[in-house]
Amino acid sequence: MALRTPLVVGNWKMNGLKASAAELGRMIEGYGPELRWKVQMAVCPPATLIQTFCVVALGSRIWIGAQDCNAQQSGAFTGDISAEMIADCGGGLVIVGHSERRTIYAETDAEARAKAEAARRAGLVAVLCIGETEAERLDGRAIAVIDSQLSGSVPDGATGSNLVLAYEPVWAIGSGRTPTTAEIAEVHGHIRKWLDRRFGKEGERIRILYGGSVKPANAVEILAIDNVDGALVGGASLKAADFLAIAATYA
Ligand SMILES: O=C[C@H](O)COP(=O)(O)O
Repeated sequence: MALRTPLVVGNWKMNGLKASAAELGRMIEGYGPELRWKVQMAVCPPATLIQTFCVVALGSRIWIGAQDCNAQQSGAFTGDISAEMIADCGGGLVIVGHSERRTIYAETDAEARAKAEAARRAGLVAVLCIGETEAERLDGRAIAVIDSQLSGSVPDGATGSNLVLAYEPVWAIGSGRTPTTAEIAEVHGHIRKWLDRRFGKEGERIRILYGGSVKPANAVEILAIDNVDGALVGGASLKAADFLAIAATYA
């Protein structure tokens, strides 16, 4: 058995209504045995659809998750949901530290770390996002930024069963632009070494996904890069045909 099963996660962001369950249904239909054994697929719809999607996906082996959580278990946090609530709906994972949360809501590394710890407390897998801005890359600071985000947001005691990292260069998200294969290989190789140093043998089990304008047209090239263990997909995860085509890279 491979050390790290490839994982393709769809982040629907603030898109989708109840009728979108039909799109999930098409994903389930297309996630046949030839794909199931080779790649794990997951969909993170908006919070309003988590419960519905969990029911639709029951028995399908597609994981359903959330896009964020509060680090606390419960309390006076209007508008928020906790990791325990996601687990209670049947969710299996939660994205934390996404750059849109970091930028729009000024979330810090410490908050992303607390959310990853909350995910573990609730028995969820945290998909922890890190990545540099365009200005940071142009300044030659991409690796330094990644290092600082890793040190600030990866929790102690992370394992291959409770943490997945997602490298998402901020400038590649929703822009149609991607780093070169050499640039992706450099960052993923760097993260892999960092995990090895921090967690030893267990670090080898932690998957590192690439995210940022992954589409069926570039998935083969990106997913073949060393230390890329799957993808975190935004726009192209909204349509079953595109999302399945990306996952089918592993078939
Ligand atoms: O979480 C997903 C990422 O932000 C990537 O989004 P994108 O595939 O639309 O560029």
